[in-house]
Amino acid sequence: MGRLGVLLLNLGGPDKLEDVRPFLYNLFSDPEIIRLPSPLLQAPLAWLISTLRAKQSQQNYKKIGGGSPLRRITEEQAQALRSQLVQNGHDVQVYVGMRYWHPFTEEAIAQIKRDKIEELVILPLYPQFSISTTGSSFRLLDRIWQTDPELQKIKYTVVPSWYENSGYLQAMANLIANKLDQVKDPSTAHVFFSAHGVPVSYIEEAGDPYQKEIEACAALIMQKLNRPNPYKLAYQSRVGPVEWLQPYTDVAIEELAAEGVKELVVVPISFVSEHIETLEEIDMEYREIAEHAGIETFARVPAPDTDPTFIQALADVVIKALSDRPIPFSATIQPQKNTKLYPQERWEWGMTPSAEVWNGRLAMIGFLILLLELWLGRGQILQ
Ligand SMILES: C=CC1=C(C)c2cc3[nH]c(cc4nc(cc5[nH]c(cc1n2)c(C)c5CCC(=O)O)C(CCC(=O)O)=C4C)c(C)c3C=C
Ligand SMILES: [Fe+2]
Repeated sequence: MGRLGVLLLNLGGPDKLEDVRPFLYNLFSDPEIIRLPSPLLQAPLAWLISTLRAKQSQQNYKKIGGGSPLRRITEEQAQALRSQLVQNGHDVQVYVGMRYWHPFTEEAIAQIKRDKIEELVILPLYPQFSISTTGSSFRLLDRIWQTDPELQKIKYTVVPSWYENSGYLQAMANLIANKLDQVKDPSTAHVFFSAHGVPVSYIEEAGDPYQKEIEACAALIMQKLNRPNPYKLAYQSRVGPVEWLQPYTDVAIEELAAEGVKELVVVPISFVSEHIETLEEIDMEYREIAEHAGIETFARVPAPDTDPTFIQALADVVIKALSDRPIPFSATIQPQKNTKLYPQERWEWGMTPSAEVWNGRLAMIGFLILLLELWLGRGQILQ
């Protein structure tokens, strides 16, 4: 075996308040996050949304200490995974590549080249696959790979998703069991999974397997937990005016409260580290909604972070990937393109195809302005 590396992928988060706007700009510049009919509109719209959103987002980051803990925790996970793999007999370097903030994926790749890594396992820190997270990072890496002959010499494999891994399910079940044992009535408390949402169009039009994987993951965790508690799955963090996966977390909490549920044990399942959507959105915003609705216990299960059972699970995923047949970027799910190609032709007067194209473009600009107004007018959770 040649020099071995593991590349951990994550989303990244602003380290300090000044980073919030450029971080949001990077995020909204990604067509996997906002898909526009023309790539030319991507940068101006990203600039506009990041500028409009930055202030509210900064206030949220202020509430959790002035920045995202994601980099620190991901680097701790990388350290812990390296130690675990070394202990299991694998001499390995572990790298962190973030999609929208430091250390960027490109920085990790540069280090991998400097270290002359010959075999690489690419492991996203998202247990379930979504085109907006793992898919986006894979597409970026695919582009980098295609233009770099040096990288093409590396024998690599990707892990598209790993929510079925038994050690991961066990780590989640243990964390939930610990929390359940602390509430007033451990046998009746409701286990409430809160997954990150995505727009419905990702599932229905782009073929994202995310919803299926999330539903299967929640059911598997409950099987491992092996307790009689009822459970519910809902989706948080919706952004903008389009329809996202339902039920929405805030609505589901209110419905359970109206049904007389008094104790909720809330489990974040789309990510494996504490970040703004656990520390601010769940712990502050949803807690307030729950208490207001009459929920008496709102206990949040911690993200796995560097939990030893979880780190061993990650090590097992890496070891399995090394012995399985390599999976290239091209074998993972690509969003199905529903791009409309417009006819391009010389200028003519009248209702020609090109006049229709321009009418369409002007209507699109008007529509985008309307969307932005709607966006600004509606009190969305993340705004
Ligand atoms: C606009 C669309 C977004 C989609 C689709 C989306 C999917 C998605 N995101 C995560 C995990 C994380 N998201 C984080 C931050 C974040 N995400 C969006 C938007 C979308 N996410 C925004 C605007 C932000 C910034 C936060 C804010 O403005 O308040 C983070 C980083 C959090 C941190 O600590 O900084 C993570 C992690 C998943 C898993 C997912 C789809 C499955
Ligand atoms: Fe997100």
